Amino acid sequence: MNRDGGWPVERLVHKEVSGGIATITLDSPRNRNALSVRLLGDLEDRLDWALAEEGVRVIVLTGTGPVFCAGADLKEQRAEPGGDAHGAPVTASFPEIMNMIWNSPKPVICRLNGTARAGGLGLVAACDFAIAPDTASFAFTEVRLGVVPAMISVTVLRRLDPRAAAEYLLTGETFGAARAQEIGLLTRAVPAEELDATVAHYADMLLRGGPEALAITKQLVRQVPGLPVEEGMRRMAELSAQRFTSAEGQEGIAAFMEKRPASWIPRPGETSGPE
Ligand SMILES: CC(C)(COP(=O)([O-])OP(=O)([O-])OC[C@H]1O[C@@H](n2cnc3c(N)ncnc32)[C@H](O)[C@@H]1OP(=O)([O-])[O-])[C@@H](O)C(=O)NCCC(=O)NCCSC(=O)C[C@@](C)(O)CC(=O)[O-]
Repeated sequence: MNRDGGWPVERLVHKEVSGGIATITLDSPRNRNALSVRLLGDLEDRLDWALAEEGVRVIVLTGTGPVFCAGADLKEQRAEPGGDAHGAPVTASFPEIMNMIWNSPKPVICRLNGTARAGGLGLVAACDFAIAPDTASFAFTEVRLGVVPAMISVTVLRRLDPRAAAEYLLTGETFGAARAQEIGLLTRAVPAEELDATVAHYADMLLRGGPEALAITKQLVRQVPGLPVEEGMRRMAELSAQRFTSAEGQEGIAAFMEKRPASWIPRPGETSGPE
């Protein structure tokens, strides 16, 4: 029993931290990690934790079961037989979750445990890296359900090649992992047995970068292409000068000159088991 006298509600999203890497795991395989109100609530809570925790430097988002995420929970979105559909539960917290991942100053790696559909692909596109087994399949199924890929378009259209975006968002056709990599949805499609090593390789490379430098570079990747060239050059020269004189920049340069690993602050945090 919990403090309120009720039975504890089992979490649908778990967290674990090891060596500066927080792993957040969607764990509702029964409905293929569909974006139910409960799962979204737990996911927001776990992201809040990972973003606030000083020792967490990299976030890995993954799932259990054969599917990473099947998109909006269609059982929740369906009206009672004969009743009217009142509101759409998925629209309450999903936008904020996508914002949290997109704007996270800590890099986020999506480790797809398998296939993804619709809203699940919005999460994939929000993450900075997406690594999937080469057996996974993908589809933007919304139009086939008579709904639209509205919220997810905000992240997906920033990743996908425009021709491919029109093709797959309009047709709802299923495509494989190699094609997903080709069109910009995935960073890498790898044999399943190489999935964990590939994720660990990216996480390790990210831990070598200065935390502030990574957070700023993440913004540059998104914002600089939208700047006019002259204004971009001026603003970036100012930013570059600030970074050379920052404590983090000076530590990185000193480490190079002294032939030693850089000592970044915050340092990777304590390890704690699954929760
Ligand atoms: C994912 C595969 C390929 C796995 O395929 P599979 O592994 O063969 O699994 P399955 O199809 O046998 O499903 C297993 C169980 O998961 C349930 N399930 C499965 N998906 C959902 C779901 N979304 N919501 C609720 N329940 C779901 C499904 O109903 C079933 O429950 P059971 O019959 O055993 O009780 C298949 O299950 C599938 O195609 N699912 C539907 C995917 C889909 O079309 N999702 C669209 C969601 S709409 C959306 O996301 C809108 C949004 C957010 O993008 C809008 C916006 O951006 O604005």
